[in-house]
Amino acid sequence: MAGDGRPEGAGTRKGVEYSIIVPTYNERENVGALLWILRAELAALAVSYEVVFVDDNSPDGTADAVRELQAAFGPELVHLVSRPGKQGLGSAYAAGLREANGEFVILMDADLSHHPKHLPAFISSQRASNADIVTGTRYRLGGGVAGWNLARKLTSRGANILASFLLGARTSDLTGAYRLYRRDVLADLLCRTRSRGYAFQMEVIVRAQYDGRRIEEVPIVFVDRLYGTSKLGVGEYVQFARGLLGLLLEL
Ligand SMILES: Nc1nc2c(ncn2[C@@H]2O[C@H](COP(=O)(O)OP(=O)(O)O[C@H]3O[C@H](CO)[C@@H](O)[C@H](O)[C@@H]3O)[C@@H](O)[C@H]2O)c(=O)[nH]1
Ligand SMILES: [Mg+2]
Repeated sequence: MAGDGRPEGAGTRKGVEYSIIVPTYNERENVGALLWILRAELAALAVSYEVVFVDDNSPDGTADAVRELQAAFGPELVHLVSRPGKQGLGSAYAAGLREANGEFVILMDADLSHHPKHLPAFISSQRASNADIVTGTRYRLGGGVAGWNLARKLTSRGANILASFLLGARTSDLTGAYRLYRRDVLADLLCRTRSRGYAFQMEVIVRAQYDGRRIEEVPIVFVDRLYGTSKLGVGEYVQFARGLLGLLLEL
């Protein structure tokens, strides 16, 4: 594997600034709307970009919906990485990175909880600061969460407070997944990250801080999905606890 996450000898498409990697599992109703809104938001910025969907053989036929988008908008804009079964978020990002051509990589959810309207802020923050990572935060002024019940709000806030305290993290939203990375920085972090599921977000940002990477934050409002259901299950809580313990012992 090359140092930037591409397989050795793989071709590159020159001139792509941003690869937007979107993991999908049962997101058939969401992928089309996401792509339309993304295109509208990015048109005004005049940046070059591509969208890489990483689908884990979703039973609802998400991959077919992405193929239709590919046929409509072209394979240079819409990429599909199709995996045989559900393998978790962390490895989905790694698979997306191998397909990505951009100098920067943006990770976002498919269900519009990560609204593309925030993308200009991510891009301008990176340009202004030359940051290695720009991470969306729900827990700074201007950020927030809409549509979650109290239990989910408390779990998310509690997990963040606990992990920040134990790990000495400076980032205000450790579990948020809406982020922009310099491509080689994400490739390097992915090589060393052990968590496969949702705990991935915390592990990556804490490792980046310990590496001395420059991290900026932009406030985002996370709006719960309209279509489909969250894939967050009990197993993810166990993995989060395991990931936290592993980092505590190691760092
Ligand atoms: N390919 C693939 N995609 C997956 C998998 N699990 C989830 N996804 C995709 O990952 C995205 C996030 O999944 P959701 O199920 O919508 O997550 P959530 O409960 O809304 O949680 C979000 O917020 C958390 C912070 O509170 C984040 O930690 C989490 O990563 C996510 O952004 C969606 O696009 C979903 O289809 C998987 O195993 N494989
Ligand atoms: Mg979601």
